[in-house]
Amino acid sequence: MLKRKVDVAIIGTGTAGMGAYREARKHTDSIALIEGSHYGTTCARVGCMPSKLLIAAAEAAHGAKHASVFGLNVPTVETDGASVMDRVRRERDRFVGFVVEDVDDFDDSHKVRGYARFLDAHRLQIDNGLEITADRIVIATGSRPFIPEVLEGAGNRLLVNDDVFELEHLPSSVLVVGTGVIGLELGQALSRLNVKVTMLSRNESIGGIADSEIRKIAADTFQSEFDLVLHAEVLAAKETLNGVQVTYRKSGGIVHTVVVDYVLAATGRIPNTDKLGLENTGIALGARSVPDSDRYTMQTSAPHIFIAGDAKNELPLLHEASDEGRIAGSNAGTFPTVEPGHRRAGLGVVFSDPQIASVGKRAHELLPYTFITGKVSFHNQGRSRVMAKNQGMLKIYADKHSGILLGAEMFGPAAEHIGHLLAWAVQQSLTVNEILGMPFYHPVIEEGVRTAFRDAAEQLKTIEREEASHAVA
Ligand SMILES: Cc1cc2nc3c(=O)[nH]c(=O)nc-3n(C[C@H](O)[C@H](O)[C@H](O)COP(=O)(O)OP(=O)(O)OC[C@H]3O[C@@H](n4cnc5c(N)ncnc54)[C@H](O)[C@@H]3O)c2cc1C
Ligand SMILES: NC(=O)c1ccc[n+]([C@@H]2O[C@H](COP(=O)([O-])OP(=O)(O)OC[C@H]3O[C@@H](n4cnc5c(N)ncnc54)[C@H](O)[C@@H]3O)[C@@H](O)[C@H]2O)c1
Repeated sequence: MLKRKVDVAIIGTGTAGMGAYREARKHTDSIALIEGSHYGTTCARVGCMPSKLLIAAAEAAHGAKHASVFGLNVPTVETDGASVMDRVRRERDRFVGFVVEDVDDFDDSHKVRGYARFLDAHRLQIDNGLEITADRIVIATGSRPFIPEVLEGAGNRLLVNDDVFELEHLPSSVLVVGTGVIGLELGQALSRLNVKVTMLSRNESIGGIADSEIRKIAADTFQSEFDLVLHAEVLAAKETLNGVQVTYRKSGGIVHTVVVDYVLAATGRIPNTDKLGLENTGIALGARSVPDSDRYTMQTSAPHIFIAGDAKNELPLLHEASDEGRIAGSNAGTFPTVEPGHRRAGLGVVFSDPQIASVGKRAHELLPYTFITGKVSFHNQGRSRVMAKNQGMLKIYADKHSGILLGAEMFGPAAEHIGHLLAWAVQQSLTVNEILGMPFYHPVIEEGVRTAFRDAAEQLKTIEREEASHAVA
């Protein structure tokens, strides 16, 4: 058996692992960067980038089909599915190519190909026969799709996100199970590309929206565009000669059967920590076999083992994986000296149309009665109406006494951009009045944002007046 000793072993060469490698490399030349599957990262290969490419095609089709609102007559919009998918793959491969080039630039002697498993807290068994003993270890193994057992009967007709981007042609019909981020993004895009989409949610959740009023607006909006069924439970899925037959129960007990080309499982992701042999390390494990870890140092309960990215199962987003990877790699490099890393205000964007953004803390994460909510509907917002994008709502949450912006939730136009502005304001601890003191151009969607802040400012004034009158009394 081949054996090797290194200062730092990094398990996984995705976004978090690559960030960890670059940082650890600044402190030592004794590194093993381990990858069991393809180089190129989940984000570029089967995640962020191909999904946004598919969505871009869908938005172009939707814009053309709905040009009549501006008095433009686009007679027919034909979707050439093979060309759509060809562009998705060509552009995706370009992005993957850049990542692979980065990995090519890493020192060959550091790269190890194979799946790693812990033998104990310092030893890793690689499935190519190599045994690595590492002084410090970073777990950056990402996540994989979760598939409920009931969907397995769909056999070859069962898709996960990875498979969607490999389709040569667009299917005629798809049943999407799960209305989280992936289900919503891919399902709406397929629907706009002429695929008959039925989307099932087992409850009321839509794209992770926490606020019930905003969630209702989103549900109504999506239901007006495609077949979105809330409170639906899949009872059976069976592959047939030409497709898959799915039986599901709606609220009220009504049972439906549909026959579709494919079922897309968009039912969440599992962190890749369950097959790592973590039980051999003695580290404390939480739910789903994910090691407990410090949000600022990435340290697990074993001080020399760090964890970053989707494997950490905290904030499964690209920019978080990147930050966490760099912090973990830096601390693995300098261990036993370990520093807390820089964490940013929370920001999540769902690239549906309208988009969804969540920023900082949302209402359910705040203590009741400590904050006020400013809100705006985009229905009559000037710029949004000009562009026929006047749907949705924004709520901002500010501390009742200091007026500091704590968070926000939005379903509406340009949420990817508004979300950034609000996240920057949260990170800077700006107050409602400080934000209102900033420039607002005319006519822009940000004027809608100002309406929500003005609403909050009025409430803050009332609270101030009431507190002053109580003090006098
Ligand atoms: C469809 C989809 C769309 C998305 N869109 C967005 C988006 O728009 N914006 C956003 O911010 N985020 C998005 N995400 C999330 C984002 O892609 C992830 O948060 C990010 O890629 C996680 O990076 P990571 O390094 O933790 O994992 P990965 O990039 O998955 O890297 C983990 C690596 O570890 C390897 N590995 C696993 N186990 C072992 C082992 N035992 N031994 C050796 N190697 C191992 C894997 O092969 C893999 O290469 C999306 C995800 C999906 C699925
Ligand atoms: N735009 C983005 O930033 C983006 C895009 C895609 C994915 N992501 C990341 O990937 C993560 C995973 O996305 P996701 O959509 O897979 O997960 P998710 O947690 O967002 O949604 C999973 C959905 O599946 C449902 N579900 C779970 N088990 C089920 C079952 N047995 N039967 C029926 N429904 C079930 C849940 O109720 C939920 O609606 C996200 O949390 C996000 O961090 C981000």
